[in-house]
Amino acid sequence: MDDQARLIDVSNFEEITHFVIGEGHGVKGLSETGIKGLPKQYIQPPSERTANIKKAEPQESIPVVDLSMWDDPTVGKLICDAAEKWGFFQVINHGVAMEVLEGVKEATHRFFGLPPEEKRKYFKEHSASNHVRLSTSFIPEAESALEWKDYLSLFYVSEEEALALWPAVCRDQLLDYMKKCEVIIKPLVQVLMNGLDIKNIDNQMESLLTGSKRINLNYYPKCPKPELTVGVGRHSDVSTFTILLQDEVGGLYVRGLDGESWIHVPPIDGALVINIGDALQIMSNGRYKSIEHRVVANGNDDRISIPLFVNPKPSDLIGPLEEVMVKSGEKAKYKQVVYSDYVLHFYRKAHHGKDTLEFARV
Ligand SMILES: O=C(O)CCC(=O)C(=O)O
Ligand SMILES: [Fe+2]
Repeated sequence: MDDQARLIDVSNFEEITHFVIGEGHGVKGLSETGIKGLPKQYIQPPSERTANIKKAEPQESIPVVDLSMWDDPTVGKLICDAAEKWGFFQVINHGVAMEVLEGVKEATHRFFGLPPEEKRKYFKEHSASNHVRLSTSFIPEAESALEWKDYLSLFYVSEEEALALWPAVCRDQLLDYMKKCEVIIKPLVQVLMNGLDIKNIDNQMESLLTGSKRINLNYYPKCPKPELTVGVGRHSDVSTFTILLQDEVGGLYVRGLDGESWIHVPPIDGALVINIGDALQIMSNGRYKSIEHRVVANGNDDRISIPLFVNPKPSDLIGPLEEVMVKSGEKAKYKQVVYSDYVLHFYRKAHHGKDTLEFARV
C-alpha cells in the first residue's frame, strides 16, 4: 500500500484523473492507496461542504412506516402525509426478505472488489451498452468539483438483456431484488394515487408511473479529508420514487421541514428508504415533494447504498395528471415534458439542489 501511496501525486490533476478513470481504479482505488491529502478536484466550495451542515434536533426524523398491514387506512395516510411533507420515509416489514437485501449488498461489494482491469470495461469509454455504466463522481465532464463516490448504473430493459449485459458478479442478486421489490412498488402506487383521489389505476397509468427502472450501486470509499468534499452533492431524484437500500454506516441527510436544516436518515437494519422524485412532484402538481438530499464523505468507513429508481418510460410525456387538475381546480405548475429530455437535462450539469425542476416549471 505504501508503495502505491508514493506513486500518486495528490496535486497532479492529470495523474489522478488517469488513475481514477483511465485505469479504472475509481475513487475506491485512490482511497486504497492510503493517500493522505484530498486531490484538489474533489475540494468542494465552502457552501457545499458538509462540515457546515446545520443539523436539526435529533428527535425530528423522517417517518418510519410499518407496512405489515398495507390495507390499514392509517398506513396509507402515514405514507401520503410523509410524501407531502417530508418527501422521504423509511419502511419496515415491507415483505422483501432480509436474505435478499443482504444478497444485494454482498453483490455490490463483489462488483467493486473486481480488479480495475475488469471494472474498466464498464466505464463509458469501453462499455458495450449505455444501459450499463460505471462512473465516478456524478458527471465529471460537467463538474467543477468532484464527488467522492463511484457508481455502477444499470438501466433495466428486460431480464434477457440484463442477463446478457449486466456484470455476472452481481446481476442475479440485483434482478431478484428488483422482482421482489414489486411487493412494495404496486401497493405504494395504489396508496399514493388514492391520496390524490385517483382510485382506478389502469395499465396506462401504472406504466406512466413505473414503466422503467434503473438500479445504481453506489460506493463511497473512506475519504482522507471528508470535511472538504461530499459523497453526493445536494440533489433531488428525477424518478417517480426511489427505493434505497443503505448499509449500516449512515451519512445520508435530507432537507428538514424548515428548508434549511439537514436531517440524518439513520440506518435501520432491514429497512428501506423511500423518497419521492421530481417526476411525481410534477405529476401531482406539487402535492408530493421530491426533497433535496446529500451524502457526506466519511473519514473512517467505506459505505455502500443501492437506489432503485422507479421511473416513467423515457418516451413518456409527463406533466400534472389530468385527474389531479380536474379535482383540485388548481393551475398547472408544470408543463408537459418528454421524460427523457428531463433526465438528459439532469445529467447535463453538476448536482445543484432542485434546479432540474425549473426545466418543467410553467
Ligand atoms: O447513498 C445514499 O444514501 C443516497 C444516494 C442518492 O441520493 C442517489 O444515488 O441518488
Ligand atoms: Fe438521490
